[in-house]
Amino acid sequence: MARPLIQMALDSLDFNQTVALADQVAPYVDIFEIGTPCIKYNGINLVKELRQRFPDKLLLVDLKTMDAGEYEAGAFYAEGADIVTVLGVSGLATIAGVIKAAKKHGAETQIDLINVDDKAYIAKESVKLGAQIVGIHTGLDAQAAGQTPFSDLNDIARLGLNVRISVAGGIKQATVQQVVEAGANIIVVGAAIYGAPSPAEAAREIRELVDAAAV
Ligand SMILES: O=C(CO)[C@H](O)[C@H](O)COP(=O)(O)O
Repeated sequence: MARPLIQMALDSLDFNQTVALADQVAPYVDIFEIGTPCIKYNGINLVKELRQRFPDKLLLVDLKTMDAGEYEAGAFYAEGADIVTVLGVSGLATIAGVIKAAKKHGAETQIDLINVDDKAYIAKESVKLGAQIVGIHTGLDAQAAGQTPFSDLNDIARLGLNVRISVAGGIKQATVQQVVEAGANIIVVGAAIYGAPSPAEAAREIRELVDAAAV
């Protein structure tokens, strides 16, 4: 099995705290995600800062774009984002716009299936449009209501689409093996790392668990 990537969700609003957390966990993760609240609060300057500090990491900007796909995403690809997210609920025209912007910059697009009713349909259409990643995502509010991403992950993985699958939504040490075995290619972790007494130690544990599960 190809080694799944670990994506660190940087969900703080504070610019300096975000950079400091990225520094701590950098040895153990593959992708830095600038989370949606974080990018809204800090804007493009944080993309520039992380791009400059971490030239060898993949940088995902979690725009969760809902409209004006090409226009909105283009600016972030231009500053070095490797991946930008667009909402599956936005519709195929917006998804196509973000994919067009990504292609212009040799980058990738992730379709976030959060709150999509027919996830299989949007995933299939997104692949036809050229998306490289679909995201199974139980958001923070849905997590608080007791939901998890596991059943949706199994359903989308079973389709066998030619696309990488990202999974997000409360993933922690106890559930890493399950999502790797279900077929996730990108494991997104936020609170289980940034909420730990030692984020670096938590990230190291998750790295070990992901690598062990992928053997
Ligand atoms: O995109 C997000 C919320 O919309 C989060 O970044 C994502 O859910 C990962 O964080 P956690 O592991 O804490 O769920």
